[in-house]
Amino acid sequence: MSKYDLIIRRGILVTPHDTVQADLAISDGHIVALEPELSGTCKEEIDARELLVFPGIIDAHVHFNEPGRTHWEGFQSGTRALAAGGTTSFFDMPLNSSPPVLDAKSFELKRKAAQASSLVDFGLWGGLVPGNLAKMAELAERGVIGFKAFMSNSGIDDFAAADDLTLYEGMAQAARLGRIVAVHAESEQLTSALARRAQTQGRTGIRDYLNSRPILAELEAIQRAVLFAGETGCALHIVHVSSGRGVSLVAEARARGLDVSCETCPHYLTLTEDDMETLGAVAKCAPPLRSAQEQGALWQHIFDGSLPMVATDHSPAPAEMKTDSNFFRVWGGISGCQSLLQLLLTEGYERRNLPLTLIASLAAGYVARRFDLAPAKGSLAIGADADIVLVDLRQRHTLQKQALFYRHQRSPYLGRSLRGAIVSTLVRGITVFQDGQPAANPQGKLLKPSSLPA
Ligand SMILES: NC(=O)NC(NC(N)=O)C(=O)[O-]
Ligand SMILES: [Zn+2]
Ligand SMILES: [Zn+2]
Repeated sequence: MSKYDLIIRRGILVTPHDTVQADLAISDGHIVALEPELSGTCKEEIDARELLVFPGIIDAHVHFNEPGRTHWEGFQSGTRALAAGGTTSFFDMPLNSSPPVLDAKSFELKRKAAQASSLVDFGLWGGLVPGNLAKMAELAERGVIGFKAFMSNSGIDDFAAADDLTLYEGMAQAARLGRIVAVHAESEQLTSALARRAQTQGRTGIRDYLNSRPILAELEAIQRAVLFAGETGCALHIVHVSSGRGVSLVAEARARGLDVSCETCPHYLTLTEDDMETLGAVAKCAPPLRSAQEQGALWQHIFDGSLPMVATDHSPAPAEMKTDSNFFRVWGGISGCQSLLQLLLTEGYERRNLPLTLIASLAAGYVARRFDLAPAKGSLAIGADADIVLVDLRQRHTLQKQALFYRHQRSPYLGRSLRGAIVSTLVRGITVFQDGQPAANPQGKLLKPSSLPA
């Protein structure tokens, strides 16, 4: 008879294909059995009757800002928030930390900081900026998820936007290294000219900011990035797409055979430009929030499969950077990494009948496949890492400030009624969050994509 470390009994398992009541056994940090009624013995058992057993969420886009700007967030506070929300892996963006991750040395600094304080597993994005092309190989060697470039101003002086030549040559190099390029796709020309004109004319309110970043700026940049990716044979990922037409451009490119994908964020799916006007700085982001109609188009793309992924773009900053009479000068970035799964359960499953299996794909399964971490990550399957979140769908609560584990307890979702309680979160079989509190010491591991150079 088999002997397991842990059996999770009678939960409703959210597998890639369906939801099914079964037992799940874990040994040595891996899922080793999935059966209606497991007969083996175990050191520990969890009764998960009436609970959902989800694959651990993978958040492909956060800014934890450590080292150097830990007072903005940091791996300890950031990963506590993730674990509280059911997220078991994240990919940290190369910018807002100081130094930004642009070479082997800065990669190692960040890897060490993350390893020391992270409750959950992590991947690291490297940066693609003017002047660091020669460093891309050493970053790939160390295991970056891919290379992140900004097509518009990043808001951070030490992370310059990639001009066309940098993007073109960087994509060619990324293709040689077998790594994906992710872009923040907004036209620098359009956004900076519109922002300058508005501010020169003294138009510095929230509406003025919104008008300075039209959907056209996103579409133009996506189109250019897609064109460059096609020319260079580079795999491309468009981060935080805010518009239905943006998603369509990516879907059309994929239909033509290009290796292109995109993500959107919970805020584009749950907040609108009207909310930005009432909430103010806490809801400022780039691209900005859009109309309710645009939000509807994003949901439609989620249902039809052309929008396969959701990531939070958690990008916090201290309070003083979130207050300015000139809205253009307010830090752009929304704090949301603790609420990803619950927002999808509330606005997706509950409100729109989004299947639980699709939620598991959007925020775990697809992410792991796209960034070459499957089959170890992303799904409840035999042999996979035992990254699991237990959710009680019978519960709901109003999001309160005190419940946030962020360094700065701010969120545009405060006061929202969220469906589902995160009962516990397991990373490789270890319970890292339980009863509303972190339940383990930091033990996060660096995740490296498995793909080899082409
Ligand atoms: N420097 C940032 O963190 N920027 C982020 N800020 C947003 N989206 O408002 C981003 O992902 O572009
Ligand atoms: Zn961005
Ligand atoms: Zn970002």
